[in-house]
Amino acid sequence: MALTITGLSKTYPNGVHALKNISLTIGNNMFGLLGPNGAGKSTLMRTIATLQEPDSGTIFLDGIDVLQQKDAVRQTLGYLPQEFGVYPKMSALDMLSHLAVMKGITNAGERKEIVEALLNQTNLWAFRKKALSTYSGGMKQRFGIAQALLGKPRLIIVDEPTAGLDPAERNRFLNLLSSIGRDVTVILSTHIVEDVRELCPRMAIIAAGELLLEGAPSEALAALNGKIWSKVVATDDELRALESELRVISSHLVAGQHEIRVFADSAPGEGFRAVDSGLEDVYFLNLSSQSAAKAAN
Ligand SMILES: Nc1ncnc2c1ncn2[C@@H]1O[C@H](COP(=O)(O)OP(=O)(O)OP(=O)(O)O)[C@@H](O)[C@H]1O
Repeated sequence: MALTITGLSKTYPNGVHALKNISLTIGNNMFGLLGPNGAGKSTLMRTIATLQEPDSGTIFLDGIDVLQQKDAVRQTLGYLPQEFGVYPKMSALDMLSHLAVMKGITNAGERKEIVEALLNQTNLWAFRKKALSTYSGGMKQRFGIAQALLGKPRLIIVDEPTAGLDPAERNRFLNLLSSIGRDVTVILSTHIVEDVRELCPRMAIIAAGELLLEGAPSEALAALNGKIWSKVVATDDELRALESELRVISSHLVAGQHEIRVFADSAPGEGFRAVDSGLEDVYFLNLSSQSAAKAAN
C-alpha cells in the first residue's frame, strides 16, 4: 500500500495557513506524524480521511484518487479522530454493532462474528455490556480502534490517540497499535516523541503547516551522532549567554538547574559532555531551525 500526498495546501477562511505544500509518501507499516499543537496534523488527517477539502494538491491511495473517489477511500480506511463521539449510554457491543451496520455489514451472523472478534482483539470483551460512559480513557481509545477496524481497512489513521492516557493505558494502547501495524498501514499523529520512537519505522515532522523532515527515526538519529552536547547551567544569565552563542536545542530544569542540550560539530566549550542523541533532539532541532529561519526572514 502507498499513500502519496503531493503539494497539499490549505488556508482556513480566518487566514491560518494550516498546510503549506506538503508532499509525503507513506508505505506499509506504522508511520508517525509528529508535530506540536497547531502544526496541521489534524487538518492533514481529516483531509486524507475525506472529511475536508484542501485548496490544492493531490492524494493517491494506490490507484484511488482520494480527493475525487471518496466512497472508494472510505471503504478502505479506518479513522480514529481526536474527538471521538459515541452514544454514552450504549454498551460497547451495541455501539459497535450499530457502527458495523453503518459500515455496510448488514448480514447479522457475519456482523456478530466481526464485532466479537474486534472486542476480543482490543481486550474489551469482558466489558462489552458496560455503557461506554463508564469506560476509562484507555478503554475508550481501544474502542475507537475497534470501530476503526470495522470493514477490514488497509489504512488506519489515528489522531493524537495517547494524549491524556496514563502510562499503563498508553502502553497497552501502543501495543495494540503495533500489533495492528503488522497487517495494516497505520498513520499515528502525535505530539509525543516517545510514541513515534517506540513504534514507527518511518516518520515525518510537521510544524506550522510545513514538512520539516521525512525518514526513518534511526537515520535521523544517526545524523546527530557525536553532535549533541549537554551541560548543567547554574544561572539564568549563563543560560541566556549560551543561548545567544550556541544552538541550544532544549533545556530542562533538573533540581532547580538548567540542563541544556546543544547541537555542535565539536565540543562547544568548557563543561560540556558528549551525550547520545535522542529522537527529542531530532524533533527540537528541527523545530528550532524552523523558528530561526522564520526570525531571519
Ligand atoms: N476549522 C478551522 N478554522 C480555522 N482555523 C483552523 C481550523 N481548524 C484548525 N485551524 C487552525 O489551523 C492550524 C492547524 O490546526 P490542526 O488542528 O490541523 O493542528 P494539529 O497539529 O492537529 O494541532 P492540535 O493537536 O492542537 O489539534 C491551527 O492554527 C488551528 O488553530
